[in-house]
Amino acid sequence: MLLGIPCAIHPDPGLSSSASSCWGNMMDVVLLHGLLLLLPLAALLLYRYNATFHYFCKVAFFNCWIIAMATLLSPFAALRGRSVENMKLLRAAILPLKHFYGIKMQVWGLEHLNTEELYVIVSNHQAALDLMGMVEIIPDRCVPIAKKEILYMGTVGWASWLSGIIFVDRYKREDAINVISQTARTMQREKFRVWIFPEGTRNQDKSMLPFKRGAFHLAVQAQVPIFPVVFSPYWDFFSSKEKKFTSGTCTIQILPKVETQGLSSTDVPRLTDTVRQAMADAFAEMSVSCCEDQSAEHPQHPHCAGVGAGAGRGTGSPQCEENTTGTSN
Ligand SMILES: CCCCCCCCCCCCCCCC(=O)SCCNC(=O)CCNC(=O)[C@H](O)C(C)(C)COP(=O)(O)OP(=O)(O)OC[C@H]1O[C@@H](n2cnc3c(N)ncnc32)[C@H](O)[C@@H]1OP(=O)(O)O
Ligand SMILES: CCCCCCCC/C=C\CCCCCCCC(=O)OC[C@@H](O)COP(=O)(O)O
Repeated sequence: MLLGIPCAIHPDPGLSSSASSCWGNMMDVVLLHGLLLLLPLAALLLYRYNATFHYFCKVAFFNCWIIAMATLLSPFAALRGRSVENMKLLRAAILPLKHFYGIKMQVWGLEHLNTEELYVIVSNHQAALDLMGMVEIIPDRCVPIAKKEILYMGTVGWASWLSGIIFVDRYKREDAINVISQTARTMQREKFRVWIFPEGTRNQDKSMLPFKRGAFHLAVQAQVPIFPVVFSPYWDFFSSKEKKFTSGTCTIQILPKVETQGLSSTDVPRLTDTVRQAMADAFAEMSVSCCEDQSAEHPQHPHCAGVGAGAGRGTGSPQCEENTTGTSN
């Protein structure tokens, strides 16, 4: 008897037609089991040897983790109501992800953020993976400004809203400006900090996009300093274009604060340019270190051509190290 199918193990030429159909059924079951065993093996082999499959598995895992954590945490966050304190839950839920991916985080200049004052953080935005870097350094009582579309991503939207994340509609400038002006007033009253990606969209090019001005208007209106934060290029471990996702090192550099005391809206264009230039310089310097590592493995890596021209590796500049932490997922 095999899986409830009563029949002989060996076919007998003298058996009736019902016995031979029983043999056929048994073979089907054996084949099905064989296939079911082969499928995970094939998936495992594909994951190991096919970079594109590997990439999609890792991205799917990232999204599933975020959705699962948002679903799990939303009820707890709801108990507290909409509060910036709920950001601690999101932070704790995202922190372990780097271990699954074998991504080592190096943080430079964290001491700059160790201050009681309120401020605006601006950083470059390469991919959703930035969440892993954000949670490494995001201070208490700090909320990101995000595109409104995230609000409609089911439990991810609920968790974001409950954590006080501020949403802007990038396609309605007046509305977005109003949200930012209101944020400038409430951040002083309710004592929270704000994190903005001034590029306004994800960008994995070798230079940063032009900066939107909202973050700088916000800092000037609230009369709080700006902390520029630069994530090193992900080229050596992540590229959505090349469908590459391996382990690697991400360096996060927190630059010294830029004061806005006494500035007015007429100073915003100059302020934006100054901050962008400082970030672009740091990014170029980090690109050089990453490309030096890259060129050992892939001498013709497209991103490395012309990157950081003139930017040497200054004293104390971050260096990309071989990842040694975490396990590859
Ligand atoms: C474990 C469970 C996890 C679950 C939970 C996980 C998910 C958790 C997600 C969190 C993670 C977040 C990560 C999200 C990341 C993004 O969503 S990135 C996309 C959203 N962010 C942004 O868009 C950046 C902010 N955008 C801005 O600041 C833009 O300036 C604005 C306000 C949208 C306007 O956009 P724009 O019109 O395209 O751009 P811009 O050229 O800056 O401004 C035009 C004019 O308006 C003026 N202006 C702009 N702003 C102002 C202002 N505030 N006041 C006066 N004038 C202004 C400018 O000065 C400019 O005028 P001129 O100088 O040319 O005369
Ligand atoms: C009922 C609907 C259910 C929908 C479920 C959707 C599930 C979404 C799955 C995973 C969500 C992970 C979201 C992480 C958000 C990370 C922030 C981010 O990177 O947003 C991109 C945004 O900065 C810029 O967007 P664009 O580059 O302009 O585009």
